[in-house]
Amino acid sequence: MDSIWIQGGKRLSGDIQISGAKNSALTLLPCALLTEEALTLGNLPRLADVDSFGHLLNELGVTTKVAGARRERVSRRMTLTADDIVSTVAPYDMVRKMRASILVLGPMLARMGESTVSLPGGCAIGDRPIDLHLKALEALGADIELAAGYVKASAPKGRLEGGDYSFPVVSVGATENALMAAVLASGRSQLFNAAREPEIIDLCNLLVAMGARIEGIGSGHLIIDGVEGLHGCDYDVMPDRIEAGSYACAAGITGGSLHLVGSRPEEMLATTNVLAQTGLAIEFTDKGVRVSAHQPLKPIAVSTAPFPGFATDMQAQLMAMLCVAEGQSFLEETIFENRYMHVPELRRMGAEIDVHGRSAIVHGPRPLTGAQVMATDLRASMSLIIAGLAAEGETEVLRVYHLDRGYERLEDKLSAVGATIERRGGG
Ligand SMILES: CC(=O)N[C@H]1[C@@H](OP(=O)(O)OP(=O)(O)OC[C@H]2O[C@@H](n3ccc(=O)[nH]c3=O)[C@H](O)[C@@H]2O)O[C@H](CO)[C@@H](O)[C@@H]1O
Ligand SMILES: C=C(OP(=O)(O)O)C(=O)O
Repeated sequence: MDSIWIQGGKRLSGDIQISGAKNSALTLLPCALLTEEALTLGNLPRLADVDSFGHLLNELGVTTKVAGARRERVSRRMTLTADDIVSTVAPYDMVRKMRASILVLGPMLARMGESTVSLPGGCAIGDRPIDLHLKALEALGADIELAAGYVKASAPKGRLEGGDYSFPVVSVGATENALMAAVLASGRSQLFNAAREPEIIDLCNLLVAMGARIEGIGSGHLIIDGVEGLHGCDYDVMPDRIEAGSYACAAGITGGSLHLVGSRPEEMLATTNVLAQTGLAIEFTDKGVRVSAHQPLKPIAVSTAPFPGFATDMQAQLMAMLCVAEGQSFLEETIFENRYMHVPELRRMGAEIDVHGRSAIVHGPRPLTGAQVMATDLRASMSLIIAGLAAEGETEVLRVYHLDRGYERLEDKLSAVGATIERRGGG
């Protein structure tokens, strides 16, 4: 298994091209199920999760054609055609590898009148139930049965009717499933307390481009008037605000300056506002966002929250950066119950961090030293990369497959801005 090796202590400087967003790609891909016509998605990041989603869709009968050489590890265009859906079952073997597989449930139910998807189960960062996905689909008229580890959803008259649902807590995935189901229902649906993440806006924009009728885009109240059918289109995945935020933390911890080319300032505000409080200089340019460290970092207090709050997907990377800030920082994780898996590994690199339930105190500044480390999830792994970039000596991050789920060409991008980093086989 590969590992990532870093010789720390290099100041990062230069441009980093931000890739298409993983979390957007994973909800745009299942939209192919909503139409017989071809859907072409551009700026798709070259990531393990995108490949896995493609394989899942292939299993259901969707053909996928990738433009350009398959070997190239860069963003690509994929044309997906679901003119002959051969199966409505997403098997356990695929769903367990990638939780986002649950996002085929809504669109397949809407198009085919039935859909059977393995229950995803928990994962490293928490229980992650799907009860809200199911309740929202029931509100649109679906019958739901749970048996043998699978959820079987069906539309009694072959087509969903539409309906209203108010989410008791904000859920990105449940909002996405409900949206993709409601667009083909026979009537009007309203979603209250819907997620407002930029990835939801990206999904709405694609659905509208396919012929859907959605009002309230960007708000927590979405009104969807179902249509008879959707058509294909050509659409580009939005830039990855979490990838951009992760590299911003890499600039901060190394005292460097990075221009995050292609990132969109308006989607980055939750992150850039927090980074500005640490003393980082933030500049919105015509190409993206430039983040520069001109002074020692200041400690801060931050809670994660649904958009427009500070994203849980940025918490681990921010924590790594705060290990070198001049004083005590306070973090609170409000979204997932077990999202501090990076803490024991950061401690092994010299960090001093106390965790009390959902709160963490980061005692800075502490000199970080290189070590062999591993993490059990994507963002935890990235926090170790960020710590390794500032640590004295060598860091080896094991279980690189977590990083490959969410960071396209990580080592190429970081070495191009001055890091000494490489991927090694057999780690
Ligand atoms: C592929 C993708 O886009 N993943 C993102 C998505 O995950 P995901 O869509 O799984 O996360 P949710 O927004 O649904 O989860 C938010 C909270 O709601 C809870 N919940 C969710 C659904 C449900 O049916 N019942 C329930 O209780 C979850 O356990 C969690 O505590 O949003 C998360 C929160 O921004 C991000 O960390 C993930 O990177
Ligand atoms: C938790 C994440 O992703 P997923 O929902 O795909 O596990 C993430 O991107 O940080």
